[in-house]
Amino acid sequence: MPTTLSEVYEDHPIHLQHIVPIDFSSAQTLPDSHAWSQSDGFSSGSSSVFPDTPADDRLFSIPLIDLMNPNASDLICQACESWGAFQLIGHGIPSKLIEEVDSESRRLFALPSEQKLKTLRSPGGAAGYGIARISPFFPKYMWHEGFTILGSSKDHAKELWPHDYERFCETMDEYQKQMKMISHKLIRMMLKHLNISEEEVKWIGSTTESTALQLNSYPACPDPDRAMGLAPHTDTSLMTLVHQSQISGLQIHKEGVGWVRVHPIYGALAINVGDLLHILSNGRFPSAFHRVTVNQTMQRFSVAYFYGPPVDFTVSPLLSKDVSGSGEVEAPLYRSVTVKEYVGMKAKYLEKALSLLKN
Ligand SMILES: O=C(O)CCC(=O)C(=O)O
Ligand SMILES: [Fe+2]
Repeated sequence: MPTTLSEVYEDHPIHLQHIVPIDFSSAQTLPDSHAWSQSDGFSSGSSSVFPDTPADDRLFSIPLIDLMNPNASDLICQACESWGAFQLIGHGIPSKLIEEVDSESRRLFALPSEQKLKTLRSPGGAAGYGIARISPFFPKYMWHEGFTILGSSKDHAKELWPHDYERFCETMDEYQKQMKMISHKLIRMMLKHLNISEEEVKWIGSTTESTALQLNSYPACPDPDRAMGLAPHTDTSLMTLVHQSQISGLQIHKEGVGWVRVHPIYGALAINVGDLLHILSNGRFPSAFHRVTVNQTMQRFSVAYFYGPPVDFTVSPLLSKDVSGSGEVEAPLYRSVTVKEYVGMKAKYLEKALSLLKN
């Protein structure tokens, strides 16, 4: 029985032919394998002729919340209800650490392709260098390369820099520690808002929480209007904390509005609700559907921290306990599912997984 996230992924291997990123540095034109068209469910940049270009930034943007604001908790929960996402500042993470993570990530992706391929994720592996896990569900490849860290990055970092790996490992370890602390703060605020007692989610702060750190690189692209950085998806986790370099690309889909850009703000974290929190909140928090576009001149980097419960935790809608006193009890929208079962469903059905759990 798998007890860790990496063992769960071993049970759901990605098909071998899908797992090697191209050498972006030598691509002068967009290969057909990476050229998306409208029939692939795609539209990207501002010059796109397709109807779903991003909404006017002056009218719509995801909430920006300062964690030092005394009303932060209410604002965060409102944002989760209306957007499934928000940007967070005042979180206390030293900007030096954020800069170091950014610079170590750049150092990694700047390595020659054959060096990065030494840490290529195996088909059943979850950690290492590779393409997006969602790739097999789409007809075209994405203009993206990633590096996934589960816990320690030491083994892979030693392959990349045999004599100079410590700096990378220490930076990623410290960053994961900080991300976990913020995740705890946020999840506690959210559970309180949802009237869920900590008794029901005893794993918070335990060593068995499932977390992953994903470094993303989106190289400059010769034909950005026909390329896709990351295809539209929701994250499986409870929530994701993304730090993006100062180049836009991330967009979130809002019901009734369409795609909305998440503007990079220096030091801010873009936080989005994942599927498991959507289930836990009985649908009150939408799981943010998001995508990443690319541009012609600048490579974009982001670091995503996925935070979730232990893999054998059973997630079920934790319903408000008759707060109004009216005797009416909310009906659960989803059936219960263990984290590992859901990771497996997502690996098999992607976005359809959530609807398969509907009561
Ligand atoms: O690059 C980004 O801004 C978002 C990355 C993302 O959505 C992911 O890694 O799941
Ligand atoms: Fe994502």
